[in-house]
Amino acid sequence: MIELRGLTKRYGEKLAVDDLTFAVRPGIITGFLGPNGAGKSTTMRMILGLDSPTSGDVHIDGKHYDQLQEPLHHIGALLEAKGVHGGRRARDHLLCLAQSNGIPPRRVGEVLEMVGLSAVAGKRPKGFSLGMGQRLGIAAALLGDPDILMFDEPVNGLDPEGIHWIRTLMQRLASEGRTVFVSSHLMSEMALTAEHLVVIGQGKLLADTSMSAFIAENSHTYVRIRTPEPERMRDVLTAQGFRLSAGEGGAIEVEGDNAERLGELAAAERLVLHELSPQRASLEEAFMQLTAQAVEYHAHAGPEGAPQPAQPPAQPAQPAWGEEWNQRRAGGQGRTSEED
Ligand SMILES: Nc1ncnc2c1ncn2[C@@H]1O[C@H](COP(=O)(O)OP(=O)(O)OP(=O)(O)O)[C@@H](O)[C@H]1O
Repeated sequence: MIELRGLTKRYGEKLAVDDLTFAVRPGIITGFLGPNGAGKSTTMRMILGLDSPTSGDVHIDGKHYDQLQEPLHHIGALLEAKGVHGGRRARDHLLCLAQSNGIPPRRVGEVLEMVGLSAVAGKRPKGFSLGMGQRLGIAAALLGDPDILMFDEPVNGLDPEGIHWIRTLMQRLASEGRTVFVSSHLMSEMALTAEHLVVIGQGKLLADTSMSAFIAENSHTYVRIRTPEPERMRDVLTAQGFRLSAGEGGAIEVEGDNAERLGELAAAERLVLHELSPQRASLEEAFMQLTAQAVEYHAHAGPEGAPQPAQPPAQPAQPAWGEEWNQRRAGGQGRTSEED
């Protein structure tokens, strides 16, 4: 188990990690999500004692990293795939790590086998592809047979076969009862992998929830209606108890997936329809909505096209999970240009 309490990191003026409190539990994959620059890597570095917190605390199995005897037996991490001595043969790199952590040399052969690098054990990693580098980094993380594994953006730059391999490996590790904590800036990747989600934006905790709760709250369905008589349509729907909001370009968005019933109602009222289309907001969209105000740099549609610093959130208070997104829907606000 990893436990963070009020973990904070400031680099000069920059508050990279802002008062994070959450726990990462064993037996499941926990996704650590946030846009670029949200503070994921900084948090992971503090968990491993590679950066010291400005304030707050982090415990691994109840201890600080530097209090762990033989830490590789407790926690293994993949931070940077290319953080390997490129000139040392893969096997020798792992042997060195094993030796300095009291791990028997035979374990090196086992982990090379587990990650599928036995055939290139005698080769130097400087000639490795990105995927092979990731595998070697994972072999190092697995050396001490730790109960906790932490992977920072492990699928970045990998081909579909590599992505599938890492996903399967993480699922196996979690099913063995280990704690698996994996960062990503892609909701779509996490949706396929993680059972629990921790979301941060600009260093702040935005959500700590199960994936099933996230899906239940954010897989939002609605029916979009366009009609030349929107006011009459709204009156008819409101009288029938439907929940409405205003969509783009004068469309009406009706909560739920009752397209057939809506079509019948329109016909009964002799209302002309130009559109009647069921919609489902994707998890990726929900994630983007949640983190929109916490993205460090937005692509800017201005004439310069240069990235602009994001505006501070209008309401600095931490939003409840999915609240902002639901409020926008309920309040009928369209997307702002800042989010685009
Ligand atoms: N050593 C440092 N000195 C100054 N600022 C830093 C340092 N390390 C990180 N930062 C800043 O802290 C913020 C968080 O960075 P971090 O790398 O932790 O984010 P991240 O969520 O891992 O992003 P990414 O998905 O792009 O890897 C960023 O604004 C970054 O520029």
